[in-house]
Amino acid sequence: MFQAPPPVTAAISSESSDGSVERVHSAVPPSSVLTNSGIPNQQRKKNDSKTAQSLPFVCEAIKENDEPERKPPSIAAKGRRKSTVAQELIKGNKRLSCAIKPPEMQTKRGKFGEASRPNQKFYEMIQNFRETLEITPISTTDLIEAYKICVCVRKRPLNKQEMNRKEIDVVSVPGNGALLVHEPKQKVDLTKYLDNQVFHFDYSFDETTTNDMVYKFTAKPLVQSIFESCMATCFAYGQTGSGKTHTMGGDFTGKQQNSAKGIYALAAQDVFHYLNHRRYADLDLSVYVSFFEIYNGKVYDLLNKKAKLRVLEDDRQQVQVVGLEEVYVTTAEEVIRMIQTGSACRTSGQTSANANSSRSHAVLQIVLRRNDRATTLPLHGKFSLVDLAGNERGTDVSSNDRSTLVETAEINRSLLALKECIRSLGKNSDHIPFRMSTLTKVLRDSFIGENSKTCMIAMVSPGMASCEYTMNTLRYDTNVYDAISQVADLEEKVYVELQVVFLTLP
Ligand SMILES: Nc1ncnc2c1ncn2[C@@H]1O[C@H](COP(=O)(O)OP(=O)(O)OP(=O)(O)O)[C@@H](O)[C@H]1O
Repeated sequence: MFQAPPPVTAAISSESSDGSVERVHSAVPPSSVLTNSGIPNQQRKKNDSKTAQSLPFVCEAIKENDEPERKPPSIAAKGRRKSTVAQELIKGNKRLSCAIKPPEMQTKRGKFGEASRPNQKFYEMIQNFRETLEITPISTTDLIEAYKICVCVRKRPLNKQEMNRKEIDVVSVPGNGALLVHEPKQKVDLTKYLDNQVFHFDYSFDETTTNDMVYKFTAKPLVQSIFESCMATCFAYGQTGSGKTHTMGGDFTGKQQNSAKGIYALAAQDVFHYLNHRRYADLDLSVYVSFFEIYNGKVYDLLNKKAKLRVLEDDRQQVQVVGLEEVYVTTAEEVIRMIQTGSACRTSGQTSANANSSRSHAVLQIVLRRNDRATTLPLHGKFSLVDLAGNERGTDVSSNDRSTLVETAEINRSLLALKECIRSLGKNSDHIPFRMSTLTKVLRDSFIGENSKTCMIAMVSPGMASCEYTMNTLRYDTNVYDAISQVADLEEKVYVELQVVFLTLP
């Protein structure tokens, strides 16, 4: 639960100097902050149907120039007098003298001990706000819910380039499924303020969370479900560079990826764990793996030198990817080797101007088939793990290049189709619009029928420069989450009303 934030003032609707109209923020009393943040994520119930809550945090008028106040150089700095303290230190302890600069040589530091940076004021405002937050990070002992559709968010740490640019971190994860974006804004009179928006999901993971932990709460519960004949799907969604491949494919050490540390590999390990479990031994199942990429609506086999494949639908509405390699595997190590082969194939031949991996969706499928005498072994369960194309690619319409525009349209179409399919699944709708894109066509099994389970992990970059994309990612995730929550709320309401009817019956 949050503690009361600093004084909150209404940000008044105003037209800024460039003509754009600022959003109107009503003053949100601190009590509403408490209410919204304290909702247990286990029950997908919200007091307010609005997931993102705007909390304008307005600082006193801060002028355009946010450089910290500079004092005139001291006499010592001008070289007339030297501090004897520094000399004493140098004489007394050579090692210490390397670590402690004399005061006149020390870099001017902000309130929080950091060297001053661009947007120092926003940085300080965010730090001040964070001090008011009560943080309850997710822990291994937290309850893992069995959701039909689970929607969560993961924040990655600032990377080296962002740190070198002294970018400020505008995302806070207080826990309990909540995430805050502190959007830096400026009023027409140049007053700087933060538009603090709160989002709620089933789980929120901060920058210190490991892949193991993310896996435990998201994909792990789905692995067991495929042994119970479910079609499970786990999506990694987000902006390029937000950590989708890190989460799904494994941690990077420099450019080297450790494929054993991603959700793909962790899921494969658990599949073999369950396969050998006495509970499922009688099912007599075999495990198969396929790995493919969807780029511009075309499917390429990552386990067969990127062979181009066709997607066909038979008269029983079964969608087939014709010629897709489905490799029989007996150990998790074999799967990890295939992930490495497929990932290398995915990125081979790329240049920075043609980074297909961020413009394509990668799909790893772990398929359980019942051993049978038939030529095609019957399907028992399937887990599709999808590393989606960078979502900013779907909004970038600035290019004049025809192929980029086609790419953009295709990514847009597939991400929209995916959202619609998950929402329809959440509403138990009879109509699932899976034909809207190749991605949803090949994942048709995941959206049809009672036995579908889905997990969406939205990745966000913490830097201020990514703020707009972060908000887009969170809005998409929220759209999916809200649709499901409304269904959950409705089901609960119907249940309560039925109980009331039964209780009042004579
Ligand atoms: N949670 C994290 N902890 C530490 N480093 C991370 C984390 N998430 C991502 N990174 C690092 O950020 C960089 C970009 O991550 P990654 O390649 O996974 O992004 P992406 O979303 O898959 O991008 P693209 O869409 O271009 O494929 C990598 O160097 C990765 O190691």
